[in-house]
Amino acid sequence: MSDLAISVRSLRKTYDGIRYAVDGISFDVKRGEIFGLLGKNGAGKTTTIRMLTTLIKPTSGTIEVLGLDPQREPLEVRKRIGVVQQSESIDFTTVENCMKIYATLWEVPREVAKARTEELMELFDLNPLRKSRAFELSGGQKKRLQVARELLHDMDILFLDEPTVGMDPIMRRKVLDYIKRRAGEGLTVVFTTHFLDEADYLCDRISIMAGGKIVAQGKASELKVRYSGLRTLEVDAGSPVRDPAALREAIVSRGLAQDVSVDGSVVKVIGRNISRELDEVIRVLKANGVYPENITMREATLDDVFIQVVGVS
Ligand SMILES: Nc1ncnc2c1ncn2[C@@H]1O[C@H](COP(=O)(O)OP(=O)(O)OP(=O)(O)O)[C@@H](O)[C@H]1O
Repeated sequence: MSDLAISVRSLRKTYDGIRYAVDGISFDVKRGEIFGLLGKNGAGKTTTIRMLTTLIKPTSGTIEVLGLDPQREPLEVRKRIGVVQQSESIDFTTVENCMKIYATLWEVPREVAKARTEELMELFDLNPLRKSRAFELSGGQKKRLQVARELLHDMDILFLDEPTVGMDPIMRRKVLDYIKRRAGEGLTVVFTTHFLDEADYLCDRISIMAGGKIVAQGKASELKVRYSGLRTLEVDAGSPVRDPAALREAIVSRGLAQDVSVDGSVVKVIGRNISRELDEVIRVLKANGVYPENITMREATLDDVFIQVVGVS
C-alpha cells in the first residue's frame, strides 16, 4: 500500500473557459498527515477540494485519492472520505435527529452510532441544543453540527473547508485538538483556513495558493525559516493615519519594505531590510505625517510569511 493518501499532478480547472481557478498545481499528502491549504479569497482552495472530493471535474491533470481516480470511481472515493464544505444546507430537523439521519446514511452500526453521537455532542457542546431545529442555530453552532455529524462515520481522509468559521476561540481549539487526535490515530486531513495561527498549530505541511497556483509549500516551521529575514515593524502614531495608500506607496516604492498595512493609528511595515533601513523608514513615516509614539520590531509570524508570499493587492 502506498504511503500517499493523495497525489495531484498538473491539476487545472476553469469554470468559464477563460480563467483558471486552479492553474497547474501538484502536491502529495501522506497518510496520517494534516495538510493545510491557505490563500486569500478566490485563491482556488475550495475548487481544489471540490475536485479532490468528486464534486466537480478537473479540466486537466491527474488526481489520485487513496489510489483511486475521483472522476472514474467517485462512489468508491466518497465511501472512504468525509467532507465538511464551506457552506452546506442545514436541515429542518432537530440537532439530535440530524445526527441520527447522518449515522443512518453512513450505515454506522447502531451501538457505535449511539456512542459516537454522545461523544461528539459532548465535545462540540451540542447537548443544550439537542431539541433545537438545525436551521435555527447560530452560524458557529451550525458549523459545530456540520463538523460533528461528519465525524460520525469511519473514513480514511477528512476534508475540511474552513471548518472553524464562526466558532469562538475555545471551541476552535477543541475542534483542532480533536482533529489532531484523529490524525494521530491515522486519519489524513486536508484543511483550509484563513486563520494562520490555526494552520501553524494544526498542520504538518502547508501550501499557500495564489491565483490558482501553489506559491509556497512546506512545514510551517520551514516556511518561517525560509522567510526568516522578514521583520515586522509596528508603529503606533497615536492618531489615525490620514492617507494610508500614499504612505504605503512611499515606503514600498523606495524598496524599504514589501508591505505596509494601516489599521487606524497602527502602521505595520513588513520587510527584509527593515532593521538596516529603520532610520529611512521613520523619516518617510514622518514625511507622511506619521509621528511614532510607540515602535516595536518582531520576527516574522506565519501571517507575515503569508502576506509576503501572496502580497496585499
Ligand atoms: N461555481 C463557480 N463558477 C464560476 N467561478 C467560480 C465558481 N467557484 C469558484 N469560482 C471562481 O474560481 C476562483 C477560485 O475560487 P475558490 O472558491 O476556489 O477560491 P477559495 O480560495 O476557496 O476562496 P475563499 O477563501 O473565498 O473560499 C475564484 O475566482 C472564483 O470566483
